Amino acid sequence: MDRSKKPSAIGVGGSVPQPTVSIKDATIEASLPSGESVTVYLYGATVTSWKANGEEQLFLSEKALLDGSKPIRGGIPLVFPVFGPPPQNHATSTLPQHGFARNSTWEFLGKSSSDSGQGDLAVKLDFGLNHNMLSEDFKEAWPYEFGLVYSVTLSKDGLATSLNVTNESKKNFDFQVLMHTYLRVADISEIRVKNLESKTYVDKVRNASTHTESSNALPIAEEVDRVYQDLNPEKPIVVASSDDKTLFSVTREALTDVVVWNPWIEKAKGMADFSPDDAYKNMICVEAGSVSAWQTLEAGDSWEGGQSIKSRL
Ligand SMILES: O=P(O)(O)OC[C@H]1O[C@@H](O)[C@H](O)[C@@H](O)[C@@H]1O
Repeated sequence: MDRSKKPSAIGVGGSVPQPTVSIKDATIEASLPSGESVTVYLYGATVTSWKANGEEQLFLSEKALLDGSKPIRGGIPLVFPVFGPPPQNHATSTLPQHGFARNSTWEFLGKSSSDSGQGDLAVKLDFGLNHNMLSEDFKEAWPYEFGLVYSVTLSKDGLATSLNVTNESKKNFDFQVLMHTYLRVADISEIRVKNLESKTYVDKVRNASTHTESSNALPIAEEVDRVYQDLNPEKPIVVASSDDKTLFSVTREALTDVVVWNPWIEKAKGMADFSPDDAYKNMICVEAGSVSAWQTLEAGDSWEGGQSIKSRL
């Protein structure tokens, strides 16, 4: 791809305003005439910015490394094919934490726009990654032929991300996947996470012990790192203000787990790329995924899953 080319507009608009998409410095930016915008780095196909209602919706650390030397701290890093530290004696064992998708350089496959006819424009950006594009180390660590297509769709209504995984090798492979979304909040003490009540979760802060959620509106007042399982993807996970206004609503497709993560004071300080130290107050990760078991994909088969985020409903 010629990354030196000047930003270009898409769509044959006539007098009807169209989405614009520009490519600069290995980032793709799209915006809608109504003002919403999204920025995606080819490194990790990481969404680093989503603006809606005139405001940034995602948290990005001030010290996030954007030069491809480390996964980007903030936005929406994509976790594939393993969540967390890989287990021993598994096909993913020698991969880094959270796999290789967030630290590989993807290609931009193109853009398309749609209009519901009600003036609801949307623009979709597609990104691709396959075995041949991986570093030699990653190729060796996960020697399967695969194709990933990651689609980022911006509309006035929200942001949707979806991943299509194809097994292009002659043997089955297992994978986990997660959209590690850092939502921006004004004050962590003022938010609640809803629609988790009665769900089973693994508490990674407490020796991976298993619990049942008792709160119908979970406050975040300490380090939280929980994998909620077996959720109905259509029931939104809602981040609400303490006076119960919806700040974000996340629905999913084929992703039945949700990780809720906030590093809190000490862990935030311990991450070199997390800044400022007290920025843990301005983020909550609500991570839609399929991570509590493995998806087994047979040779030639495809799988697709995704999330749709709406803000300030
Ligand atoms: O520092 P990383 O590799 O980006 O991971 C951040 C966090 O990602 C979350 O998804 C995990 O549940 C946490 O355990 C982890 O600390």
